Amino acid sequence: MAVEIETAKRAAAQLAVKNHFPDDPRFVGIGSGTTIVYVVEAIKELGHDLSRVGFVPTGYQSKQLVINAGLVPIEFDALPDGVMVDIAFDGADEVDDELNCIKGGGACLYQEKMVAMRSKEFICVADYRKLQSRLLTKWPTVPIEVEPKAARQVMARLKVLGSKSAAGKGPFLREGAILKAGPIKTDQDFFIVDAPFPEPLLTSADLAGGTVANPVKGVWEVEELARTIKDINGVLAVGLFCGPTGPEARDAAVIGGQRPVACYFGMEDGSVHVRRAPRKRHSIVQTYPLIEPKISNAH
Ligand SMILES: O=C[C@H](O)[C@H](O)[C@H](O)COP(=O)(O)O
Repeated sequence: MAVEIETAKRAAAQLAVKNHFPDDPRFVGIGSGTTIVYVVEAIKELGHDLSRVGFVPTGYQSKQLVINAGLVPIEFDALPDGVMVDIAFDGADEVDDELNCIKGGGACLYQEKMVAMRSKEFICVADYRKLQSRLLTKWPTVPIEVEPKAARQVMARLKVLGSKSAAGKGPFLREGAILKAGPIKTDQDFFIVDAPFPEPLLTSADLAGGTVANPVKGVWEVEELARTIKDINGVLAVGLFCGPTGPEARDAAVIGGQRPVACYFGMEDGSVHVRRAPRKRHSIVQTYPLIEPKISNAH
């Protein structure tokens, strides 16, 4: 019999914490969403003295979670200069074979990326719905955190990058819940633009295998897409966590945040599937250059 989703999330969280929570950490990153709740629960269940550990939240919900658990929160900008977070745990909306992730489904994104990039190790915890071979298989869009005044121009640019679902729907502003008219706001008071693409995103292995990305048609490799979207004026963060992982991520000037070193998926049968990131990814062979649309000045 299939287990409940919540049971699957809890199982993944418990194993991830058991395998990765350091003996004597100074700082631990706590992400956002519904799965991270079980990570905090599992950390408490370890029974360690955590009074000297600073827990770095990735937003409002995450900070409340830390406080309610009786743990000590420390804001990201209060971390001592040059000191890394020992480990960060967070959820994801979809994870591919190389452990590139889509994040931001719950509108937390920018602070999650900052904490992941500042961490020696980033561990992802999720359930079987998130376990895919390529991104944008089941999860429909790439979430992008955008400065509100730039939202229209960002969406226009995304269309040029081929952002369109297979059914023809273009990028859109994420609307608020029932009681909120207009777009939702992030913890930074920014908007979320959701950008669909017509095909699942390619991995570096696809390109090394000879598959050619074709941005003109909206067919992209993950890291290339993350970099291209981040370059749009007004974009604060792209919900693609890609690029280097573990120690390599520390010194790199990374746009992608960092890939997790491992992702724990709670499965339908109650087991936990662990996917580990290949430390070295395939080098990217070829992508089509993006052809800019011609702007005519003719009247
Ligand atoms: O914006 C939200 C975050 O990126 C979450 O970590 C992600 O959406 C996964 O959330 P959940 O654990 O609720 O599926």
